[in-house]
Amino acid sequence: MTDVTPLRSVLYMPGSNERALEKARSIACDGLILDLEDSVAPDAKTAAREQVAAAASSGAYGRRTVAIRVNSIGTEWHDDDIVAAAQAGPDGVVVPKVNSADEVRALVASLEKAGAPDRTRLWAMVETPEAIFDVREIAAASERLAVLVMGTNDLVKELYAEHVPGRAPLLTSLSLSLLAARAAGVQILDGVYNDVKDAEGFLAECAQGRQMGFDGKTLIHPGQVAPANEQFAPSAEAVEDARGLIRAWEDGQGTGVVTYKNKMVENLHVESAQRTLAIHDAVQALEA
Ligand SMILES: CC(C)(COP(=O)(O)OP(=O)(O)OC[C@H]1O[C@@H](n2cnc3c(N)ncnc32)[C@H](O)[C@@H]1OP(=O)(O)O)[C@@H](O)C(=O)NCCC(=O)NCCSC(=O)C[C@H](O)C(=O)O
Ligand SMILES: [Mg+2]
Repeated sequence: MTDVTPLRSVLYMPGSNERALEKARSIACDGLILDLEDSVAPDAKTAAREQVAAAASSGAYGRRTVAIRVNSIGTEWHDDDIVAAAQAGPDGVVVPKVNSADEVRALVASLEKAGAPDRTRLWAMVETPEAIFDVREIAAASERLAVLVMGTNDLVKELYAEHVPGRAPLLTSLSLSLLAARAAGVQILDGVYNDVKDAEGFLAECAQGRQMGFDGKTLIHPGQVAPANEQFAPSAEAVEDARGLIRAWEDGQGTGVVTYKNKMVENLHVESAQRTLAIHDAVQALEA
């Protein structure tokens, strides 16, 4: 079964913003991405790198999964970012614009050379046409790769597409990436929703991501955390149904066809119900 570490809500914050790094200690998100890439201006990159490395290794974020997003391969900041991130030892190092399995293997080698502890996993961003064509190989390229992260802003830009409700222009890329993540047994996070004031649109996009199978959503504002947590956790009804379905299956063993609420139950439905309960238990443990 895919890892059930809850990553319902994973909040980006600019690595140069001291106030945001401080505030994140009290935000109820499952994960944080301390950003050194797009949200940090070139002349603030070096100071942000030091600030982010100190924050990630401080232990100040408690139960939250902490990741550092470095600048992409080939930029002037990438190599120093990788060394600083590896030495800070966060849960994840997020690398933007990963385009191939060879890049994944080279990134893993760089992290290991820089002394990254075993707990520090690679999170690869899928946000270019090249990555979409190679996403199956990317997802399976290394045991150290634990999460795919959709970069939907970059994808829209690269495709010359538009941000529209329902995300029709992105559905092929989202679906192929999901298939790759599931085939490789890694987690996958949906992209960000840019309009921080549009609660209705955000909820609709969370629901779409959850229905497609994403483990959670990347976020840009604290106001998006609570709705994402709710949308990506099994509802009370789903938990009750999972328990009922498993009971019906156990009670019906040896009787031939089993049904629950008038619907056929087979072993595969039991496995899905067990997964729902495993996610529910993990969320409960996190929130305890
Ligand atoms: C989008 C924002 C610029 C909005 O900022 P602001 O107008 O300051 O918001 P508020 O006034 O409503 O903020 C209220 C308080 O919350 C704190 N805050 C805001 N955002 C964050 C955050 N992300 N993390 C932690 N804390 C946050 C403010 O400091 C306020 O606190 P207080 O002073 O106590 O009232 C802003 O939200 C923002 O910068 N968001 C993150 C942007 C970012 O990281 N972008 C890069 C990642 S997204 C990306 O790159 C996608 C991908 O690569 C792709 O291709 O799609
Ligand atoms: Mg991007």
